[in-house]
Amino acid sequence: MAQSERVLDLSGVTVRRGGNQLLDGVDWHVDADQRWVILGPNGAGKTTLLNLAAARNHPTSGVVEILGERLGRIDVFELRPRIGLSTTAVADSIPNDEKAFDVVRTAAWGRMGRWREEYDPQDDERAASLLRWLGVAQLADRLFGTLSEGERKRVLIARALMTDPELLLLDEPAAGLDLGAREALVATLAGLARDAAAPALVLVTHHVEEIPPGFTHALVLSAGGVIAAGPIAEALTSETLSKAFGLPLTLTANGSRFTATAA
Ligand SMILES: Nc1ncnc2c1ncn2[C@@H]1O[C@H](COP(=O)(O)OP(=O)(O)OP(=O)(O)O)[C@@H](O)[C@H]1O
Repeated sequence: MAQSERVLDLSGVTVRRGGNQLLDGVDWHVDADQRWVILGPNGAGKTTLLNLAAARNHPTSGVVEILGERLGRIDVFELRPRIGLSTTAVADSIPNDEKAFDVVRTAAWGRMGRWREEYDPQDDERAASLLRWLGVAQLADRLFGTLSEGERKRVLIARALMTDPELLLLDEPAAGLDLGAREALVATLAGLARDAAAPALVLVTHHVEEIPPGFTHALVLSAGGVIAAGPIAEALTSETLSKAFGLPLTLTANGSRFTATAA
């Protein structure tokens, strides 16, 4: 895919469930060479938006185009292998007694656990090299359920990359990590952000400290609506964060990292 190609195109997207308005008229465009962070308070609609982008959910109204295909007109099972997804829901559906190596490798078949599927040597090599790249090759034979939170997050990112996706969606990849593990993960994601061959990236986080250097764009959400969306320097400011979180906040940029505190 050419670097400038559009991978996500949402127009006037509304999602209503059980009488609640989860998203309200969202317009959002992501190009192949962009790295987006989504921020917003609890309940803002971040996960709902990510599930639409992952073809795991449909809008109530509006148009969602993913990798040039319109949701509702395409078989989502054809689309999903082209999208890497790491979320708590994915983690929860992986059997605890699966080896880390198989957690990654089974993504080639879109499966959560091993069954009777056969793997090519190329699948094995790719799974091994992804575990290596994420710094967890030594855990290949360990059972998923015995991994620490930080180790699990890395294995899940390796899994999300297994199908060589055109779009990688990460929901709170640093949640639950200690400071060292968080910083190591931020460095890994910064490496991915810098890699011109990497897929378009969308990362949901609660903390600006977790934004990896190299992320280019930000979407700030509140109560299902877009407060700001665009290049990170314009969309991520004290004003947009204060508006989204409903309290005066000061955003400070330290080189390529951010901190936010109450003003
Ligand atoms: N099936 C549903 N029916 C009714 N309301 C729902 C449903 N699913 C989600 N919601 C509500 O929609 C809102 C948005 O949820 P969502 O999980 O997208 O928010 P979020 O920004 O990811 O929140 P958090 O930061 O807490 O993870 C929440 O108020 C949630 O309670």
